[in-house]
Amino acid sequence: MRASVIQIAVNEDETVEARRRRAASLVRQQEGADLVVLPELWTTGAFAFDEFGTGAEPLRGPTYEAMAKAASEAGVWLHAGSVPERAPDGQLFNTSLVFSPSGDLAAAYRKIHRFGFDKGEAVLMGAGSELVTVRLPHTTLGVATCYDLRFPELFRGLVDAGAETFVVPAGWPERRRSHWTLLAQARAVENQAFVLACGTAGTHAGVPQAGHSIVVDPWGEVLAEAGADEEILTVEFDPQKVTRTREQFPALKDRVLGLETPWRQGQGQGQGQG
Ligand SMILES: O=C(O)CCC(=O)C(=O)O
Repeated sequence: MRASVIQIAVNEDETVEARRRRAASLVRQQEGADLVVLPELWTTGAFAFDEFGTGAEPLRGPTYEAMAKAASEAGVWLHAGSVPERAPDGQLFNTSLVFSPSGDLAAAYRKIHRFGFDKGEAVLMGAGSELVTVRLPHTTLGVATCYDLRFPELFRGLVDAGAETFVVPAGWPERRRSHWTLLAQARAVENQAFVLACGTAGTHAGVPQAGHSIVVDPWGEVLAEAGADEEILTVEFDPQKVTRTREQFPALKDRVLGLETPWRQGQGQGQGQG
């Protein structure tokens, strides 16, 4: 299976319309790939909070139309990253769009964990509530977005739903780049799954982006990693490696479910059982 991970630059000297045209052209150039991936909120920028409202689109807005067309022209499965979606009731969501090679919408995923604590996305956008998987001919995708990467339980839920390849579009900041690569590898190892994590390059809203999109295999090996600038990673991988890894090292079968309850306070203060 061949994937192209498009780490597009999001800079303020380019209009959203120009970037949309450029992204569509980059997708069209990936003809022959099985799967193409774009990052999170690449129209406005993930940290351009002031742009979320003005840049928001209905689900079937201009980005949807451009990406559906690009997917069908290239004949590829396209995870088109995410857009600021304005739902019919006015609520905003950070919504990822996945298109089939015929340009049909295969899935939409509203980001569940919103970033910013009591600011930015966390207050401006609504939270999604549904896990999303997408069946491709050779693998099942599990989709998650940026900050979701910090929440392993979401990925376990996706594994339970059949996910073998996680696709994680992001707008991860440079200042926490070490977390990004570490977490991408951790999610791959603990779930014995591929991780295709696609970040943005450039600087917007004063926040330099990490770039460093990364593809990790189910054993935690890094198959490809981008630098900081705009770049397209092209990677060939064998999706059967998920099944082989899960059979040869069947740690997922040793999961103990329901550990959240009951729990018991330890002794502490050196008085416990050592
Ligand atoms: O978790 C982080 O450090 C970055 C998350 C983020 O930038 C986002 O979800 O938009």
